[in-house]
Amino acid sequence: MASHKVKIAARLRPRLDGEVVDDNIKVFHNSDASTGSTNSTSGASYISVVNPRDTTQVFKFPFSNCYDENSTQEEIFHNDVEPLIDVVYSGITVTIFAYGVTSSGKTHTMQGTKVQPGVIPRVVQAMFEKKTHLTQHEVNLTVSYMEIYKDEVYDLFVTRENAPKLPVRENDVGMVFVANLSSQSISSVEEFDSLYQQATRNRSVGATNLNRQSSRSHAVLTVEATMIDHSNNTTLTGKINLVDLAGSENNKQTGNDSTRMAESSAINKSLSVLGQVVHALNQGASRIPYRNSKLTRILQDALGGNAVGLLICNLAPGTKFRQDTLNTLNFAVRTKNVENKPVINERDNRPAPKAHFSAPSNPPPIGKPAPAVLIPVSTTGTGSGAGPTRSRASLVPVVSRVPRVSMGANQYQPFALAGVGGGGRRLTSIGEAQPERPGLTEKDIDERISRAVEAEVARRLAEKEKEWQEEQKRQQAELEARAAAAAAEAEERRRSRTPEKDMSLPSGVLTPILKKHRDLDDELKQRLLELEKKFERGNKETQLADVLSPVSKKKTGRAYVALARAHSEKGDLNVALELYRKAESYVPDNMKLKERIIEIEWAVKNGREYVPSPKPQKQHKKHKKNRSNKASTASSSHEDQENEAMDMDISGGAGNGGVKGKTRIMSPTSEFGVELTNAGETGVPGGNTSLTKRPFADTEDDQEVDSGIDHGHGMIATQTPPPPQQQQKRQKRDFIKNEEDHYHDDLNERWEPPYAPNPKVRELNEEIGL
Ligand SMILES: Nc1ncnc2c1ncn2[C@@H]1O[C@H](COP(=O)(O)OP(=O)(O)OP(=O)(O)O)[C@@H](O)[C@H]1O
Repeated sequence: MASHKVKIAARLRPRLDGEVVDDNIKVFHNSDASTGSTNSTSGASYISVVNPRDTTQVFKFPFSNCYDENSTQEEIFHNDVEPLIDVVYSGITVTIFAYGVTSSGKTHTMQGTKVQPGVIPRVVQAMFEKKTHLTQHEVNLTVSYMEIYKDEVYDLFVTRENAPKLPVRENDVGMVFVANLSSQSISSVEEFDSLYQQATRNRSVGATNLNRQSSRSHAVLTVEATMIDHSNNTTLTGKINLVDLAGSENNKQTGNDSTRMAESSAINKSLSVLGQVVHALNQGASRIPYRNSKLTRILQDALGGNAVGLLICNLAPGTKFRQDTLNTLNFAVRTKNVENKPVINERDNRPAPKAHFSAPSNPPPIGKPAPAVLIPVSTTGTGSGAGPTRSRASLVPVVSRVPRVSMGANQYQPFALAGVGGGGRRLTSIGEAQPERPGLTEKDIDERISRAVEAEVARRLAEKEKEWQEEQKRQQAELEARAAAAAAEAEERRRSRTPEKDMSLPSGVLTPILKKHRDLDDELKQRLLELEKKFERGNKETQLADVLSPVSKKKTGRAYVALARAHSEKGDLNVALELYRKAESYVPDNMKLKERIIEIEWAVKNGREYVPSPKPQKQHKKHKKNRSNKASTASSSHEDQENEAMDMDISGGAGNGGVKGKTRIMSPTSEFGVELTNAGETGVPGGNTSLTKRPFADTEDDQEVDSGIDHGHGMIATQTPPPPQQQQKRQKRDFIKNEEDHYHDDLNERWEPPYAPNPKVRELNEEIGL
């Protein structure tokens, strides 16, 4: 996008009555520049100011146009302002502002007098004159007028008493505007004059020591030209802002009272921000402090924005203003480096067409008017009419004004302001700015331009979309950061409420615990594997039952029942339950056994004690008797019930154990020995009945059984086994014993309540205080 530097004109006002004649400030034109100016650009005029602290030193301030005390309103308008009228009519915003110390002649330059009208009335006059030549457009002129008084905006078309403070806002394409500012349509210069005079009376002015009619506010008059091209259905909007700034003031000199002081403070502050904005722009700062004052917000477009800017620097002669003059000139020097990027404000009046080019994924929201198309302009200006005093480069840009593609290339009509303005100055149209190339018809050129515009519009929309997405991302990141901060804060609060037990631990104290955790993991894995193996063993039990003979099944079942009972008497119900279940896998049809299982399950589930009925000692005999008689005796005791449950089985296997000459003592545990006699049926060698009576057989018991010595267990084993068979039996018995012991251990582990904390975990918890 082509850039355009703010143009500077400096004007020294004449000495007023009562002011001391002073040669310390002089204006040199380029014909005088041969005398040498250290900083001047070639051919530029300059202002020279004697250094108030060292009168031998002279500062020179080169500007393209410098006006001395003899300059006229006409001259300034003709040289610097009039060319900008064409720029306005090309759809560009122009801002002219008068800057200077109080009583330096700003209002005189901008407003002037009846006899010497200033920039404002001349601009309006010129606008009307040029309007008559715009035959291809329907042109409407409107005017608005506001003042910024003590950093508040007021509508000058509203009487002072009723004028509300107006807010400064920004629209969705980033353009700053004053909300609710009235805008008056004007159809003639006279109509404007009437409005303007009325509005000027509303402006805040007051007398100071330096100026009887000192402006106490910044005044901004805007003339807007709306140019409708019905053939192309487009509207160009150009406007010119004419700003009469309040002057910077030295309160020592102005002799201000408290009211004036307050005004002066606001004036100086806003001018100070203006200086900061210019400084920031020159520094290429990422943030320009436009928002620090209403003035800079409103002038934003003229300083680093999309408008064409002209600063008229008003200077007051006299030693007493010398420092202020130097300040003004320094500000002007900085401002002339500010670059703007002027754009043409053009809007397609037709409903938004369907995109037929690569459009961004998120179109503008439905219902909003299509934004104005801002087309950058080239500022490679052509030479414009020379003023009476000197020649200068024109501000009038060669405008690359082109229709949007939706207009249709054939419909495009070059927008020309033929014959407008004195001196033949005119806004150059696209057709004239770009001479036709050989071989290219006007249609070809238009099509090329249309394609270029398409690309540009697409690029801008994509840019907007990108900006929007980045903004969304930024907002999202901000939200997340806030959430994280809130969470951290909440955590901090929680910690501050919780006793800092953990916090008080010295560093490294948890290391052994963490190591234990690792060990624990390994142990738990190992334990799981073992339990799985045991579970498989349990399954094998069932498979084993399938291959046993009916008699062996019953005997094995009886042995498990006896074992289960012993466990239930110990209070180890879980193990007992498991053993009963095992017994069930061998004698699945025994109803009493099923009932027993249900009872114990209920007791385990409800945490109730299960008390099996005690086994009467004499029952052995009785039982033996019963067994020998093959008669089942009903008994109320638990043992009897069990034995009753097993009687049928036992009777079925009596032949195996009924060896004559051998004492057979039946007890719950002795049934285990019974199983031994059937080991051969399960593949274990040997077949003779062995009479054993032992509770949970252990090595000592084995020895006792083997030696036939009763150590008080109430068991007598008398047997006369042949040595080899005895050997085999012992082996079998040992095997089974080992199996039983192992199984018993397994059960103990398997039935460890699943919710019981692992001892290691418990230890760990205790260690860390949980
Ligand atoms: N070029 C000029 N020719 C003749 N008189 C001038 C010229 N410039 C300024 N004056 C006179 O100087 C006085 C102060 O001018 P003016 O009010 O325009 O200053 P100002 O900069 O607007 O001051 P303030 O900032 O206080 O409003 C006025 O009486 C004005 O008529």
